[in-house]
Amino acid sequence: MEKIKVVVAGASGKMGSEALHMIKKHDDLTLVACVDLQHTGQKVSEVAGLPDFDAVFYDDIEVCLTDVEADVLIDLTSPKVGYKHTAAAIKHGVRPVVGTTGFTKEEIDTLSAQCSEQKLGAVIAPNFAMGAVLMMQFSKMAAKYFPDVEIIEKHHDQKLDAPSGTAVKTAELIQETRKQKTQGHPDEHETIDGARGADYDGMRIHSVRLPGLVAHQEVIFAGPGENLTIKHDSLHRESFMSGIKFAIDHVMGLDKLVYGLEHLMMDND
Ligand SMILES: NC(=O)C1=CN([C@@H]2O[C@H](COP(=O)(O)OP(=O)(O)OC[C@H]3O[C@@H](n4cnc5c(N)ncnc54)[C@H](OP(=O)(O)O)[C@@H]3O)[C@@H](O)[C@H]2O)C=CC1
Ligand SMILES: O=C(O)C1=N[C@H](C(=O)O)C[C@H](O)C1
Repeated sequence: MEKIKVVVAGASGKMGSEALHMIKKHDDLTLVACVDLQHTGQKVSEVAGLPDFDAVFYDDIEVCLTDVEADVLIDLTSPKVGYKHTAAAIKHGVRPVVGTTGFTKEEIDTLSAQCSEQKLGAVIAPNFAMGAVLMMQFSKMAAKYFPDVEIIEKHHDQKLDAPSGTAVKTAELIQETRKQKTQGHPDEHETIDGARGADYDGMRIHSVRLPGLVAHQEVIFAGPGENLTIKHDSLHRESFMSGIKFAIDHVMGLDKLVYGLEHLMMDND
């Protein structure tokens, strides 16, 4: 069996290190390199807390992808860095599996066009937790009947982007079925800026950042005399790993970029 050769960018971060442990558990995956700003030239096995791999750390994606032969790049970095890494992977014919959030729609469209041109598979998923993907799909279903909806996402206080990628994706999916509506009182005004949260097509997104949280979201729908809350909690970053493995397996057979794991999990294109 030919193993899938994987590079992990952001490998010593919270998600990247979890991804290394996931790779270690799967015989059909092999780690060929890591990209990060620290540990350049060191073996993964030499870094405290990381699993026993001989693959080495690079601090530059171009050098890395020129040096090693890879099938897949897992990117778990930050918005600007992740975009640069994904574009570099596509240029090198390496399939990106991107968990990094905070890409703009224009950036996703550009990467998508590059993949289509090269007939190269790629997956960008704002959330790899299967339960979160279902939470988003259930929200899309509910929005057809409940146009009044607010999204509350809660994350750890080290998160760089707000709203979360999951909240943005949820709002995009809700927009597909929700009858457009500007919510709240027509004369409402904020006495403190931002009190009503971010406005996405007339619905509101609220971002909470607190130490100790991992990743949590509630989507609250309301109609006359009733509430429906759809809620998902990631209690540990292990929750994202089965989705990353699922994406790696599928990306090998794709010839375009897929944005959102739902396109691979269910036949709803
Ligand atoms: N799709 C999903 O299911 C999930 C997505 N995420 C997303 O994943 C991303 C990472 O999250 P998290 O692990 O919590 O963040 P961390 O801050 O813990 O990790 C980020 C990593 O990126 C590295 N990095 C930063 N700049 C560069 C650079 N210029 N070149 C190479 N590496 C760099 C950091 O290295 P250094 O420490 O050396 O600076 C660090 O290892 C975020 O965008 C987050 O939103 C998170 C959870 C789930
Ligand atoms: O930064 C995080 O932690 C997470 N980021 C993703 C997002 O922005 O939605 C996925 C998950 O919520 C965890």
